[in-house]
Amino acid sequence: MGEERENQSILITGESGAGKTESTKKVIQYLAAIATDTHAPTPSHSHSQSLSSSSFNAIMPSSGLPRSPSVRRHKPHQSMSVSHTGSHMTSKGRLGLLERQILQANPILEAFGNAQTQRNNNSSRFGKFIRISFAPDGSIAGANIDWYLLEKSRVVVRAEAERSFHVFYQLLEGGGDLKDALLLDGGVENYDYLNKSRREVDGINDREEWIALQNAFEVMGFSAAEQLDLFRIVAAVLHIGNITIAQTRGDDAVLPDPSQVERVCHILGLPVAGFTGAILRPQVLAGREWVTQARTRQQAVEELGALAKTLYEKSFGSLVDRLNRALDRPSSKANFIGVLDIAGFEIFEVNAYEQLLINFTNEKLQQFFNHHMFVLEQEEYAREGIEWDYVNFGLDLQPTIDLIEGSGTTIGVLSLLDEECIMPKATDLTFTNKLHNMWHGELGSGEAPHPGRNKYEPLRFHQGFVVHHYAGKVEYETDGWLEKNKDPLNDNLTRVLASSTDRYVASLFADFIDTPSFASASASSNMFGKKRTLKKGAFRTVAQRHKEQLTSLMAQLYATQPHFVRCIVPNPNKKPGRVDVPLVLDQLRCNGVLEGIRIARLGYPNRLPFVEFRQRYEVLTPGVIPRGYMDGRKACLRMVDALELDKSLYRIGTSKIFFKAGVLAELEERRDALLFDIFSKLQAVARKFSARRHMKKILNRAVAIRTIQKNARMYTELREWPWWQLYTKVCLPT
Ligand SMILES: Nc1ncnc2c1ncn2[C@@H]1O[C@H](COP(=O)(O)OP(=O)(O)OP(=O)(O)O)[C@@H](O)[C@H]1O
Repeated sequence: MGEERENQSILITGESGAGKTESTKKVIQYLAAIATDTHAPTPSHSHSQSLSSSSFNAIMPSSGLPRSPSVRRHKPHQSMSVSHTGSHMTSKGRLGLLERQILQANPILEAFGNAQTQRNNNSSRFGKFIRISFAPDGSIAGANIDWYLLEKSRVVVRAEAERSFHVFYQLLEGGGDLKDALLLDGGVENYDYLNKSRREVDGINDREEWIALQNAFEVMGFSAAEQLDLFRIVAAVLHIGNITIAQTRGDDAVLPDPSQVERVCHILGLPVAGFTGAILRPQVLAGREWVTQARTRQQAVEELGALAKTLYEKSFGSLVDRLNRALDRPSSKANFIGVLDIAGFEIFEVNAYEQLLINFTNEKLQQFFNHHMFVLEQEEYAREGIEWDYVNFGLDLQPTIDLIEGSGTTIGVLSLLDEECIMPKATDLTFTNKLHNMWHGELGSGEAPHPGRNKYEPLRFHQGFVVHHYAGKVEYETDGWLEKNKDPLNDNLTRVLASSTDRYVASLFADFIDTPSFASASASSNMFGKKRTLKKGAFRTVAQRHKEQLTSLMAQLYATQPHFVRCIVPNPNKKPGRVDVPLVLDQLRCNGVLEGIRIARLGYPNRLPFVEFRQRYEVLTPGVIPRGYMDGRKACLRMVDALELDKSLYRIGTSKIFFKAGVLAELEERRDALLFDIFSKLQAVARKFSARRHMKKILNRAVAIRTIQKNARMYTELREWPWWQLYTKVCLPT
């Protein structure tokens, strides 16, 4: 970026637990450490280097992204130092405030967005794209975080061996007086949303994590009131989980313990009657009449679950907005480096709507990868004037993307789902059948088949369909898709929340404030009944929101110079030093690396600018290039002739020389062998020299010893000679 003044992106993908988040942290830590800091007043920073290639080589940062101390203690490979005030040291000294804030945004994001799962004790349950902007002088000029697909359902349920988001446990362990203010009593065991699954994780100390979180808030400049707002939502979610709902004989939901609801209302600033009414007896529109509809126990429980999830997600969104405000600086921004940490391809036994969205995202990212690796690659051949027949590698993923997203007149899975969400009486089954008809049914006469049809199959024994993704066939079961896509919250409830006396809670639901006083007749259409009268942005489906976010992400990525990091999980047991070969191979196949290698072998994957080629390999062709100036291309031609390389193994462009896979490796080996030879000769001469010197020393010593011995002998003989004795007595001083 420093050299070419071009925005860069680093796409880090891989399965859960493969190391994406750790790699992201290393990247950010590195950038924070090497960037020139113009913000910090400390003198050590005035000597920091600017972002140039030399500085990349010159500095190895010794600081690390903050992770909670408890986790850190178990990870000797992390070499960071964090003081209790949250400051960070690099090899150059103290980091500037902005750099520290960029690093400290992480523990906050991890507390609210990470959780322990079976595959990873600190699994990110959301995707993120972190952009770090740089000023023209190479200093960090700000940062921004975009987030994707928070797994909010985890707040309510999860697998028995997993935990909810870390912050719940941290608050209950370390909250102290704050817990009293939030009416929290006791520990994890007292809260229904937490006590049905795992409570503790080896190697994670929630109390220490809480302290790290507090430090991070301090560095980020969160006021006590802002922190209270965030924890209020966390506590409210726990209280919502504890609301008991019973049912009358007539199947109507009732609240046997009003104090539970009062607690929630107190914390969220809501009127108890309004809240209770919205949960138990919301007003719905039946024809033209507004009627009060009693809810069953099950419906009320689901409503509370939906409320907890929405509250948490909205609060997470507002937290990221707040972090972004802290990381934004009005300084001039020249370029950015973006780091994308997003869940990789998922193929489970039962794949649901969430998997479709994740896999769709990955399909798009893979398309981007293919475009970069194969399309742009061939364009470079053309630019360099290399003879090359353009090959269509058959890696166009557009048909699958169209199948899922839809394009132009094509209706994809997601667009059909959106349509079904506004259809009265639509169900998951009607949606699935329409999908089968559209992508697997008979074609009209003269209708050209969409290439995406080859990527689609109905599911045989369940309600669902199969998509042939680039990484493999995935079976999706469509149960509950309509509800998941609508992500509904009854508008009686949203109105109550939007008019909360608490400013923070009201702001989270501000989009709903204009909602007119209506509710639709059925739960399934309650969001769409009067769509036009609603404020924009309030009622977009999950698919719409995700598509918009993804489009914006892809636009940003296409405008950057991308770099790909593929993280591979070595074994499924979180054990060090073990490699499960089939598992690794499977991942390499899924992420397109194997295909990439196959294709790279067909083309000319290695290239070097003429100057570099000459500099590195001239040693193999001594005397071939005459002294003085010679055109780079000509010099390369002479060198490859002298190296006796087969013509099919290389191509010479206008500024670079291209090689088939393996050729450069062989040249490198030849160079190594030659250098080995040269160096062993050099070593031999050096050894001969030092051995001779050593020998000479030994010989000299032998001569010296003999001389000493001779003198000693002479002395002992002389000592007894009377004339000598007389001489010493007369001539030597006493
Ligand atoms: N380079 C590494 N060397 C050793 N261990 C690592 C490395 N990278 C990650 N790990 C270990 O793997 C764990 C999981 O890593 P990480 O959280 O980065 O995975 P992830 O791919 O982001 O997973 P998820 O998608 O679940 O968030 C880490 O907590 C750490 O213990």
